[in-house]
Amino acid sequence: MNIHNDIHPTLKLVRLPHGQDLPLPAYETAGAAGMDLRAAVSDDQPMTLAPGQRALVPTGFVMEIPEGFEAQIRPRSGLAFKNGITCLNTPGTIDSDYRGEVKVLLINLGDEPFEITRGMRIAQTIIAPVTQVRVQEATEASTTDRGAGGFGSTGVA
Ligand SMILES: O=c1ccn([C@H]2C[C@H](O)[C@@H](COP(=O)(O)OP(=O)(O)OP(=O)(O)O)O2)c(=O)[nH]1
Ligand SMILES: [Mg+2]
Repeated sequence: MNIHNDIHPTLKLVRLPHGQDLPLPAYETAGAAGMDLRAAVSDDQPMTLAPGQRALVPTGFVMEIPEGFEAQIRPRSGLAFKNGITCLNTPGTIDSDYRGEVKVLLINLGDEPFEITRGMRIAQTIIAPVTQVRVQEATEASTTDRGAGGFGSTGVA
């Protein structure tokens, strides 16, 4: 039984021509937070990331995110640990009104070239609620115990 009272908003996914034969993102295990994203690079032209190089990797689909939600694009820990591959802009933000192809901005922080092949699970997406606030300008902010202390002001122990 889902702890959120079985509320599952619908995420619409539209496959693009170059993503037709790829599995759509899906939760890999029952309790997975994220759905893995696959590289829609062409079969005969895998993408190779040299150390330090970044690239925008196509996923082959468009998302229609329900209003009030965003999609975050996050790295996969296995690729990060084993190969130094991460998302440069993590967490990437997909706005609910974006109708372009979802792309993953990968960077190779490892010391070996990394080959991205078609269908490889390169990142994951988490659908999360967002709140749009009403902005109000004020002349001063309320006082607190913390005040302006930050960046380690409470120590480490
Ligand atoms: O990892 C990402 C990040 C963004 N996007 C797409 C969806 C998102 O809605 C749009 C804009 O992203 P963002 O707001 O992060 O980029 P920006 O540089 O502020 O561009 P814009 O001026 O278009 O908002 O780009 C992706 O496909 N992948
Ligand atoms: Mg923006």
